[in-house]
Amino acid sequence: MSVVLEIEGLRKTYKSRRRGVRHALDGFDMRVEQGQVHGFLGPNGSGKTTTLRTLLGLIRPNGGRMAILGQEVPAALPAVVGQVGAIVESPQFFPHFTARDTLSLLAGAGEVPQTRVDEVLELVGLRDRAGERVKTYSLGMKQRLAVASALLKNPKLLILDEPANGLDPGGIREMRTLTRDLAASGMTVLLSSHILGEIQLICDSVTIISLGRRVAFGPVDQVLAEHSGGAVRVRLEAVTDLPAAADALSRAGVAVTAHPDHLMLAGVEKPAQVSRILAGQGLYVSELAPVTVDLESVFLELTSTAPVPGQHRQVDQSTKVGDAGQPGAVGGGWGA
Ligand SMILES: Nc1ncnc2c1ncn2[C@@H]1O[C@H](COP(=O)(O)OP(=O)(O)OP(=O)(O)O)[C@@H](O)[C@H]1O
Repeated sequence: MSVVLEIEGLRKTYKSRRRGVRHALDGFDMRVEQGQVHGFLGPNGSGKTTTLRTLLGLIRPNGGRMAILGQEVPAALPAVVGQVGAIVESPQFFPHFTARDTLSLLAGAGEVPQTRVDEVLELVGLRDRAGERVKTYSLGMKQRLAVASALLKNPKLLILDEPANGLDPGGIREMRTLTRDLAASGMTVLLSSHILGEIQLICDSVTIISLGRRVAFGPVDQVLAEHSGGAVRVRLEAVTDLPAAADALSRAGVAVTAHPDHLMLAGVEKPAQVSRILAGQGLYVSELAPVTVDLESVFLELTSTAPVPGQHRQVDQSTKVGDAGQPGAVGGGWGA
């Protein structure tokens, strides 16, 4: 499978007199393969927008390398930009224009044949409303128009920053179907979103960024499996045998948490070993199930952004350097 996007050791530092030095990207890596829907996840202030803007040549990095479709950027950006469609910040459209006029204008400016306008309207499901003014559109319709504008060039790589922002569940589902259809047609989609359930449903692979560094990457199933911690749920034929089972497993070095009708084990590499230990004590297992984690728990664990009762987490405290007041602060976060 060919690599469409490659980022290695990317660094970006912002300096300001008031806020000091801020390492927005601190040796960030990313790799996206062709035809994949790749999720780009990170808490507020972790460096997602900086990465995307740097990739598109809107910001100059301080170090590292990037390649799109095998060509080094920003040097080769003029050569590859025609193959990249991106919605990085909510695009503004003329409210009095219709969707068709809007796309026609953009097609003209981008030297795209006008026949492509109806093709993209069809693709994003706006064909029947294309003659209406944009100011009468719902948020979901405006998002579709934004995607349509990014599709005009028939890009090989489509970058969507928070495409589901503000959409209702129906709109989110439609955006999901559209994204999957585009990937099925061979397009590679890089998708940043805070809706983790959505990313888990839609993406083949993910990169998780925290404090300007990659903290996890790979196929979604693999990332989930790697962070499940070998958790296993065990039920026995007789509930009354649970204390004896907990005892036997603890003696064998397994971490056990007892529940009224089952045991939870952690760090189990080979579940078959559990049944062997128990059978050796005359205890018979009725269920031995690996427990899968979801992307949200993996994200919260890796980015240290799980809410802590009684604490208001501040955004990206630890990305500041040279701030004597907060030398060891950790974690990006949710607070303002
Ligand atoms: N122009 C700028 N000047 C100074 N600091 C900046 C600038 N742009 C971004 N930053 C800082 O760089 C860090 C990364 O910001 P960035 O916008 O890339 O994060 P993000 O992951 O996109 O966040 P969000 O999910 O909230 O959009 C933050 O600490 C932010 O305050």
